[in-house]
Amino acid sequence: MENIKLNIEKTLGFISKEKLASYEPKVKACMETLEKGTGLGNDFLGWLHLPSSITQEHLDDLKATAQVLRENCEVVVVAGIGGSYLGARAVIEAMSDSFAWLKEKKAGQPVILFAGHNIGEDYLYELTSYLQDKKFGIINISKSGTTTETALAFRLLKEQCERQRGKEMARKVIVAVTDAKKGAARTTADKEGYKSFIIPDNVGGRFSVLTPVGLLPIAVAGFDIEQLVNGAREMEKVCASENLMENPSALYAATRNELYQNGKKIEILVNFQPKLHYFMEWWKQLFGESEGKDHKGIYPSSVDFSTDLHSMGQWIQEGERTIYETVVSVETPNHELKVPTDAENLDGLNFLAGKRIDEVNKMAELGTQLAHVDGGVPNMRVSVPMLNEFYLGELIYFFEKACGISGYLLEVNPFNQPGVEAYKKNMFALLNKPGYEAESKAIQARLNK
Ligand SMILES: O=P(O)(O)OC[C@H]1O[C@H](O)[C@H](O)[C@@H](O)[C@@H]1O
Repeated sequence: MENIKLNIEKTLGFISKEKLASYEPKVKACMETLEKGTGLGNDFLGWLHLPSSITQEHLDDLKATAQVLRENCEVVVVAGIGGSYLGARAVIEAMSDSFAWLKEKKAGQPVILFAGHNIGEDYLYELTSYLQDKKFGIINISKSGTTTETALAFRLLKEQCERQRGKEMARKVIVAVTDAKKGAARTTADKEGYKSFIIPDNVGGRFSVLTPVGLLPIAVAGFDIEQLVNGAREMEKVCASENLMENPSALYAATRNELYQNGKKIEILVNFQPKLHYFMEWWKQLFGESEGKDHKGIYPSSVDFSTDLHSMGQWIQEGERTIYETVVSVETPNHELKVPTDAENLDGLNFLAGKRIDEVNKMAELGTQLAHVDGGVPNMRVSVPMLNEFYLGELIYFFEKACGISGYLLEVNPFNQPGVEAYKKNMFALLNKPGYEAESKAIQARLNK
């Protein structure tokens, strides 16, 4: 089976191949630091060999739990935010029929909804209203067990689930994925007797999609977590190579860092497959939260093409030349649809008649690549043979390994996120949270100056 492939040819007009080759010893050192656990953030390296360490027993436990939810729920709400949400949604959206949610509900195939990823009163009102006549379950996901957004949503949903389905059934269809020992989610799970899964201490949120954080919701959605893990295992092997040109993660990490050193401060991750939108969102957290430190780091952004060529295309073609693009390209669609002939041909498209729609998409991709490179935008391309669980697993590990190497090349700690605490402290102070009396007084004085 072929693997995903990285092509950096369209960056070599902007950076030199020799300079890139000179990264090899540095990248090798970064990989050794990861392997030996001697670098910054070395408490959070559990993701590095997670794929190869996942046991069949663990997968069977996840699938059995998923089956309980599938058999007893019309809807399963996944409560989580950041790393406790994005990986599951990325894979589920990539694998789902774009209109599944409109199609006839099938027994044993619950609708998957998300909550706890915002503080939207209307969102939560509309969700709880929708659930009023539904047999629903909850997967409550939080590594810390204390994240406000998730806890707020879970407080609403737990009460509604117990009220609508009774305590006993609620106990059966609420599953917690959280810390082994600490946090409110763990306390509640143990007190209520929920089935629970542990998020390993040494796996940070944005690297946790291959723990039960992602695997349980993906299994409940009906997708093949064994194949997802197999893809990640394959890429774990491929990305162990010390040969820069044979290790796609290392080459991607080196190329993006050399581009950054040459003034390309913003990476735009691009898809031409709309199902990958949330995969882009997962990638943004992975790299943004890992590298945006010490006033350094490539800013991760994303676009859905060709859609956003009609909104962001102008900026990318002619704006400030501080950007580069990384295109994730799915080689073959899962379905076939051809352009029909039209007798009147008023739209002038009969020249496309009989061609696959994806042939048009691929020419849009190639035309865009040529135009943007001509316009001064370096371009990398990650080709994915097809959209399935195996290749999504490869993509996940490819980017995770690259992120670890890239963060060390940038000389930051890729595995902490101290910056996310500032807004929380202010929010708690403004809400007069108990224990924040001094902060509340100070922030009010500041606001009333
Ligand atoms: O899983 P949790 O502890 O609820 O954290 C959820 C998210 O919120 C935190 O503030 C961090 O930004 C993320 O790295 C994390 O994934």
